[in-house]
Amino acid sequence: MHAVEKKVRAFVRVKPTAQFAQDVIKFGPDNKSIDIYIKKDAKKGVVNNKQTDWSFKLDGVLHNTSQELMYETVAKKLVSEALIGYNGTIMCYGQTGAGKTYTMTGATAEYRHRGIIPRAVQQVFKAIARAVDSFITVRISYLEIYNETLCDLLSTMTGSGASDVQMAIVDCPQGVYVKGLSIHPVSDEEDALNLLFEGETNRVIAEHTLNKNSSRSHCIFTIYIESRFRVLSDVRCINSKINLIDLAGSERLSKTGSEGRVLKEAAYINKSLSFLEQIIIALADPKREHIPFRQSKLTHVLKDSLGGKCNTVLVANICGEALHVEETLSSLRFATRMKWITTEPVINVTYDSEGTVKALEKEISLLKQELAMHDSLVNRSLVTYDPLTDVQLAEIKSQIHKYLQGTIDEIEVSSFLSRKGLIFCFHPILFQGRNEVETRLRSKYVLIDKNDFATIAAAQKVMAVLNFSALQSELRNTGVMRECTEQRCTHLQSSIPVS
Ligand SMILES: Nc1ncnc2c1ncn2[C@@H]1O[C@H](COP(=O)(O)OP(=O)(O)OP(=O)(O)O)[C@@H](O)[C@H]1O
Repeated sequence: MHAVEKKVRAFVRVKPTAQFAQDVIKFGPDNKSIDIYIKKDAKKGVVNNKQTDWSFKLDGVLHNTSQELMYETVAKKLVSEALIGYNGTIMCYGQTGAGKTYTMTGATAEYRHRGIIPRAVQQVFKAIARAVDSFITVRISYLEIYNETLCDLLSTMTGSGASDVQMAIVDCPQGVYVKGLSIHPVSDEEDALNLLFEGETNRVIAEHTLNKNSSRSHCIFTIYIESRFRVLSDVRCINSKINLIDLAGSERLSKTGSEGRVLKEAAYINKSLSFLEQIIIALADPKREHIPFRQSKLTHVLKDSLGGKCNTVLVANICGEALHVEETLSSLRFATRMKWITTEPVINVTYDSEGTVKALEKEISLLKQELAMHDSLVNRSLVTYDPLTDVQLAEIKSQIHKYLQGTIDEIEVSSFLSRKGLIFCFHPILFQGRNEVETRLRSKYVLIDKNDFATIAAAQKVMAVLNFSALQSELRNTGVMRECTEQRCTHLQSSIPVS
């Protein structure tokens, strides 16, 4: 399928605050640009070359935006496209406490505060309820990358508890997948949300100065959609997945005051985010040939989403306070770089031959039942639509022989299958008869190929000579009509070809 290049779309979402730094952060009237202004630090001298102004252009700036409007702007189109076969990735990035989990999962206190994941699940199941010509199945997985270790947040749902399979990221022609990650079929929205809540309770969180419930890991909630359509006699199978990623927040250790386990986690988080940034820079550089996706678990898992055939959207979550302006600048730089990346989304379609056979068998059986009903309505109950038996074929052959011998005038055809059987048997019998006639003729006559002109001319010459001698003897024997016969002889003589 022909792919069209698409840019990654990047949005900025500002966490609401009473201390919004109006002098530092300015939004453009188009709701797509954001300017940052940092005053010169007088302590560092009047003359210093430090940059003070930055302008960033994005696909949208979400400021004081409800969860509903955020979803409409960021996710709705990507989810609709996933329903027709395009893979999609939405990723929340930003400093700790800036609102990534709020954007991705939402808050539980009020229904309207639900985030991208529950809304995407709802959109998918609403579309399934409306679908009339397809059979759609949905499955869910929830992966956590904690301290460079892959963890299955839904392993508790597999019955036997944690899976024994060693999880690993595997590259294959269809893309990247995580071997050993449990994937759960869900039949409705509630089923899917139960899995989300189960996964949420298994996530690693910790408290630090900037966030009471800080995520200490990167989490990927994946919705797998498989749609099967009947297209003429084929079963068209469309497989897509939506990766909804809540990245762990970047942390200034001086600000979070982390120590012990939380400090170690922060080191892993910052390292993996720094690898992610390197990948983004490399992808945005058209001269770069090798992109080191495998240098961390996060970048390896994101390989398809960043460099592949996928619709990708980034939400950079930022804080509005002047205190966090350095982190805000860093997140805006990251978002702008993401916008340089191009992907080539394609519909993931396959034709399922096993499914096709099954569907065709089902259809044939339905059609047979339908025909049997029609036949019984017109009193044709003897008609069968099963393949002809040997006995039926022998009966047809005997009828053909009788017809060719002239014993019967017509051959009875009671169904389409017996008509087919008739044609099937008639041809060999006809050819056999023709061969027999030819053999009989050859035993009596010399047959000349009608295109063999030299032999035909020679035969004509012999025939003419024979005719001439016959006439001469006629003349000799009868002596009557001599003149007329002589003329015929002269004419025949002149017509004999000279070899
Ligand atoms: N747009 C918003 N509107 C209202 N509350 C918000 C918004 N964004 C974030 N919050 C609140 O701010 C707090 C921190 O947000 P959240 O946990 O989502 O941050 P985070 O970026 O995921 O942090 P971390 O990286 O540490 O996990 C939460 O209590 C959350 O409810």
